[in-house]
Amino acid sequence: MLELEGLRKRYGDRVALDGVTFSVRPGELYGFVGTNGAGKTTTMRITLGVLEPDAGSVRFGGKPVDTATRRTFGYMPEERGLYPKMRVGDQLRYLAELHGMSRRDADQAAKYWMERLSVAERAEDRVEALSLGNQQRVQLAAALVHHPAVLVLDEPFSGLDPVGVDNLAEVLRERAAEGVPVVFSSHQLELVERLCDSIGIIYRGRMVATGTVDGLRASRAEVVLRVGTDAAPGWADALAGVQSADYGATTTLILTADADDQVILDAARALGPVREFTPLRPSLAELFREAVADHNGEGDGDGEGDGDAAGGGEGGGAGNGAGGASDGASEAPPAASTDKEGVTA
Ligand SMILES: Nc1ncnc2c1ncn2[C@@H]1O[C@H](COP(=O)(O)OP(=O)(O)OP(=O)(O)O)[C@@H](O)[C@H]1O
Repeated sequence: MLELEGLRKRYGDRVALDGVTFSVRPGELYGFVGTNGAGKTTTMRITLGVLEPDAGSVRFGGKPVDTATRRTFGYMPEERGLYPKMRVGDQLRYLAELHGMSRRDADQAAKYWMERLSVAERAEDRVEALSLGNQQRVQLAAALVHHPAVLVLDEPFSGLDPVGVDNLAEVLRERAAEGVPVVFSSHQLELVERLCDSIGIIYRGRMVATGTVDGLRASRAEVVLRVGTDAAPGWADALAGVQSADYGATTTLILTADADDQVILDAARALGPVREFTPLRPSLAELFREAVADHNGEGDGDGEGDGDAAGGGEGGGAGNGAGGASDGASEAPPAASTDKEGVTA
């Protein structure tokens, strides 16, 4: 398990992290979302030891993370750190060797990941000659090539075409199915909702929600219900648990979380046929907006990063909830050898 506890970080006067705590279990795909400037990159840099926290700790397997442990992590930094003049294949082999793999294993792993991420035909090209999307694929290969025990990816999906997005989603599911804790940041909330087992929402350096999407839905103070009935407007006004009602072509009811929807169904049926009776499940985008709105005005108010979170995802309707582990059909990548001393990257 990867555990982040009480992380605090200031840049001068600016509080970037104000007690960030969350954990990612083995095999869990954790989506880390937040407004611009909320603290995602800072959190990830601290996790990888690129940045020192002012307070708090990062543990893996119950122990504080040290340099040797971090060498087993796979990290895709936001600033993308490839050598532009180096050829793709050489670069991946080199990075794998830096992480302690033998030359043979490094070569095998580089080939495997170039194939998997569809850049094999660019193996002999210099990184700078690749399109941005293909550079991104190479950067992902670089994070994956040493068979990491933990994956921390800063916006890994940004800049990928839809095929690349599907490809990467499958890879992340596979890594998680192998027992790797995977955490990635993204502004693509529909994708996060589809892919992730758990989600953390950060706002102004604080975690404002964390859990499964269904858990976040269940913790809401209200439930929205759509009822298709020809009953006269006002039919639901006096029912227990109805906070408000909108009588259009169908009736939309806002209920308290503890309202008994069967009582409402009985009341509607007593007035005539019920064509539709649908609890509306808020999308992650809606949950996100609510969580941020609930905490707006808190914190030190540095004025950055309000309300510009990801778009995407219309609410209502049937969300498909958290994704599960993949069926993991593809063959496993080569593992890092443990018999060779490596050099810290
Ligand atoms: N090197 C730095 N010096 C000063 N302030 C910084 C530095 N890096 C980050 N910050 C500030 O810290 C806060 C958190 O930034 P961070 O990059 O972690 O956010 P983020 O959630 O990754 O944002 P985005 O979604 O825009 O990438 C912001 O207010 C940012 O301006």
